[in-house]
Amino acid sequence: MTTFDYDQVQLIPAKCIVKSRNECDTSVQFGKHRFKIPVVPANMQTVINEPLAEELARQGYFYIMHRFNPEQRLDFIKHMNAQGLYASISVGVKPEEYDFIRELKFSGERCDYITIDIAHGHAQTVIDMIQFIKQELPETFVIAGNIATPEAVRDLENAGADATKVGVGPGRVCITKIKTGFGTAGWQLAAIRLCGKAARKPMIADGGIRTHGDIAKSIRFGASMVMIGSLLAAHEESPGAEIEEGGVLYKEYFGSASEFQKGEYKNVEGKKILIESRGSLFDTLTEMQEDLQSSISYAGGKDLAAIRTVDYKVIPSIYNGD
Ligand SMILES: NC(=O)C1=CN([C@@H]2O[C@H](COP(=O)(O)OP(=O)(O)OC[C@H]3O[C@@H](n4cnc5c(N)ncnc54)[C@H](OP(=O)(O)O)[C@@H]3O)[C@@H](O)[C@H]2O)C=CC1
Ligand SMILES: Nc1nc2c(ncn2[C@@H]2O[C@H](COP(=O)(O)O)[C@@H](O)[C@H]2O)c(=O)[nH]1
Repeated sequence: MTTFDYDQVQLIPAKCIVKSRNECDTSVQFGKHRFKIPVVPANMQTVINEPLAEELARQGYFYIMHRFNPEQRLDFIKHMNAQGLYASISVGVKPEEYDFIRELKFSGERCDYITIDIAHGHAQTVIDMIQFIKQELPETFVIAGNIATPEAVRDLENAGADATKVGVGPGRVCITKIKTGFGTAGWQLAAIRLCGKAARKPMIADGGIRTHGDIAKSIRFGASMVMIGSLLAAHEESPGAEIEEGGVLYKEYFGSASEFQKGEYKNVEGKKILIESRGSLFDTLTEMQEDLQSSISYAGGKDLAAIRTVDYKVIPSIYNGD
């Protein structure tokens, strides 16, 4: 099979049927809610926090709160419910997470989305957690990952997952490929294509997005939603620590499996980088939406579905994002 990554694919334009890109609808139905764009900021501690999650929900974007302040999750869900906003959190697979799901059930609070977020998601531990959540909270939309193969998509969907999250090792602060020799780094888009062929439910493409055009490419190869870390980190609203160097303001972006997250150097598969601080996250999201409207017009349609059927060329790597 041909293998390729984002920078080796160009989508081929089809005849435009709109008079203005404003006519192109970038919205996506995901679970019981419809969102402005098929983009979700990564559920990482330097990308999202509770105030940003609330603002994203208010403005019609999808978010997934990270799982690294476990004791705050129930209060967060209660707060979102009290505001009439959807709640979307992450869990792991360790025994205390089962206690949390029980606590959530007995609280009577509504949690719209739960993402099971571990490094190697094609695992019996994940299958068990999917089944437990679906048994205890049948109305909750369960996203499970991260995975890399069609077999994993089938196994997690068959276990009851409502969506899967694909991408092992393509992230900007990921060192899984170096430390273990495994993953989809360098062929993430081809992995999305392979997994997309097996998926019968929505799939999230996670990691490796370096340009706004990569969102359209993910959609072309079967993603319903795209998770983005580095491109959405280091904004005014981003929780990463601010650092000034040579008069330039940077923000930290570190991996969820880095020593900075874990507090120790054990099974580390992530690193920390500094990214120059940019403006408001919401300006970037608006620009992503406008670029996606352009993508839809190049696809010859009026909505995201048009992108799914366009032709494409696999080419030598031509674009480095600069
Ligand atoms: N998308 C990606 O490519 C990756 C993402 N991450 C992110 O890092 C965070 C931490 O993930 P994770 O370390 O899984 O979380 P946890 O430590 O909470 O859970 C993982 C559980 O699975 C066990 N496990 C078995 N094999 C592996 C493996 N290869 N890697 C990790 N755990 C394994 C662990 O046990 P034990 O620790 O004893 O082995 C642990 O009990 C998550 O947010 C995850 O998304 C991390 C790496 C890759
Ligand atoms: N291998 C690792 N992957 C990680 C780690 N922390 C997060 N991630 C994954 O990266 C994406 C974001 O990728 P980006 O290219 O958009 O920056 C994120 O959603 C996770 O799946 C880690 O420590 N190691």
